[in-house]
Amino acid sequence: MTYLTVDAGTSSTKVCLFRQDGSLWLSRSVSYPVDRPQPGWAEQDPRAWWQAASALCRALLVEAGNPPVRAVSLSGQAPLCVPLDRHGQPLRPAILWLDRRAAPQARWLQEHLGVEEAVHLSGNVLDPYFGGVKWLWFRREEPELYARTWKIAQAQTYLAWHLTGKAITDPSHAGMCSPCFNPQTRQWDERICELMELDAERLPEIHASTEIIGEVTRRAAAETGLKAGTPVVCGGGDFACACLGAGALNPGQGALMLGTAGNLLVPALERTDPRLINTLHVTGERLSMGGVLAGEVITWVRGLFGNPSLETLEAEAARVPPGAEGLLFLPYLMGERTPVWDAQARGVYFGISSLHNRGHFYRAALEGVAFAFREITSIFTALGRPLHEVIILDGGARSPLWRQVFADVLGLPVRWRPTSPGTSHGAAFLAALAMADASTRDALQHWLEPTLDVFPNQEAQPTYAGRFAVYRQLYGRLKDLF
Ligand SMILES: Nc1ncnc2c1ncn2[C@@H]1O[C@H](COP(=O)(O)OP(=O)(O)O)[C@@H](O)[C@H]1O
Ligand SMILES: O=C(CO)[C@@H](O)[C@H](O)COP(=O)(O)O
Repeated sequence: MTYLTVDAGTSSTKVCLFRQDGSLWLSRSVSYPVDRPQPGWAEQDPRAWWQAASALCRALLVEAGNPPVRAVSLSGQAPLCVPLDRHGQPLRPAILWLDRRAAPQARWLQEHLGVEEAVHLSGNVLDPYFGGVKWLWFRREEPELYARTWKIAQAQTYLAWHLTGKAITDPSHAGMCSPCFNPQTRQWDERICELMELDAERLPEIHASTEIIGEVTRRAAAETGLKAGTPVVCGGGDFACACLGAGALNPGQGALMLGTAGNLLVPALERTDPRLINTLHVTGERLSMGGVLAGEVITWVRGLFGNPSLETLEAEAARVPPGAEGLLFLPYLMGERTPVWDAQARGVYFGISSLHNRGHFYRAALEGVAFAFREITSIFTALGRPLHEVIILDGGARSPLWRQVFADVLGLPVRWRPTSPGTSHGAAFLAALAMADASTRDALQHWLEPTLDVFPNQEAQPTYAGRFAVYRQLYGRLKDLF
C-alpha cells in the first residue's frame, strides 16, 4: 500500500509516492512560471496545476508498477483568489499569495472594519497578502466574473474539485483568508463577509485536514491512472504540511520552510502576535509564522546574472567572508509581509563598492533572507517561545551554504533531512492519520530519518550581530521613500 501526495507550489507541482512506513518511494515535479502583468501583481494559470498533477500521477504510477494507493492527500500554496464557475473552470488567472494589488481594499477594510477589530476576530492585520482582502479586490474590480463565480478556491480546492468533484478547504488555508475566517468558530465569518458584500456561499466548505473529503471519480481516474474510489484526504496549506513534515512538535523547535516563500513556523503559541501570520495548524492547534520572500530571491539574483548554475553561484559566494564585505540586502522584492507588513517596500542592495562581484551579491542575498528570519526569531523570543533549533526543509534547504548562513545568523543549530520531501511528507502523514494507519502525532517520529546538522560558527557571530543591527535600521530609514 502507498500514499500519494499532490502539492501545488508556486514554482512547481510535485507528486510523491510514499510507502506505508512513511519512506519516500518516488517523487517528480513539473515547473511553471509566475506571470507578472504589473508591478506588485503575481498570477498563475490554475490549469497548470491540474495538468501537472494528472500527468505526474500517471507517470509515477506506471513507473512504480501500479501499486495500490491507500489514499491521496493534498497541499498547496496559499492564500489565493481562484474563482471557479459551476463547472469548476477558472474564470481568470489565480491571484497568488505574492500579489499585493489589493492595497486599496486593505485600506477600505482598515477604515470600515478597523485593524484592531480584524486582529481581535481573525488574529491577523489587514494586508493585501491575505485571502479575504484579495477576494474583495476581485468582487469590486471584476463584478461580471464575480457574478459567474461558483466558488472562490485555493490551489488545494482546485485539485480536490478535479479529483472528487467537491469544493473544499481546511482551517490552515481558511486562516490565511483573513478577515473572512473566524478561528474561534473555525468557520467563515458571515458578518465580515456581509460587510464586504461577499457571499459566504461562494466559499469552499471547511473540513479538517485529516478528513476524507471524497473519492477519486471515474473521470479523475481516467486522467490520473488512480483507481476510481480511492479516498482523497483534505490535507492543508503547504506551510502547515511543511511544519508537520519537519517534525517540529516540541516547544523550542521551529520549521524553516524554504520554497518560493520562506516561512518560519511555530505551532501552539499561547498568544498570537499580529506582526506574524496566524492561522490554524493541520493538527488543529494554533500555527504562527514569519513569512518572507526566500527562493524567489534566489531565482531573481540568478536571473540578473544570466542564470548561472546554483553550484557556481554557491561556490563563488562561499569564497566571500560572512557579512559579504559590507554588502547588505533587504529582500523585499514584492513588498514584505512579516514583520513590516508593507506592500510598497522594495528590495535594496546597500553598501555596494567596486570590490563587490557576483559572489558578494549572491552571498548578500542569502544573508538578507536569513536576517529577515532573525527578526522573526526575536519575535518568538519576545512571545516567550525562544527557539532552540530550526528544522529546515524544501527547495532552498538543499543549499549547504544557506544552511550554514542560517545557523550563523540565527545563532541556532539548523537540522535538515536530506531525503525528506518536506511539505509532502507532512501531507502523506495526514493521509496516514485519516486512514487510521497512525493514531497519534508521535508516530511521525518513525517516519523521519535522522537529521544532518550544522551549528553556528562562533567566529562569524560578531560580524553578523553588527550587520543585523544595520539591517534592522535600513527599512526604518527607507520606508517613507519607497
Ligand atoms: N540549491 C539551492 N539553493 C538555493 N535555493 C534553491 C536551491 N534549490 C532550490 N532553490 C529554491 O527553492 C525554490 C523552490 O523550492 P520549492 O520547495 O519547490 O518551492 P515552491 O513550493 O515554491 O514551488 C526556488 O525558488 C529555488 O530558487
Ligand atoms: O504564503 C505562504 C505562507 O507564508 C506560502 O507558504 C505560500 O503557500 C507559498 O508557498 P511555496 O509555494 O513557496 O512553497
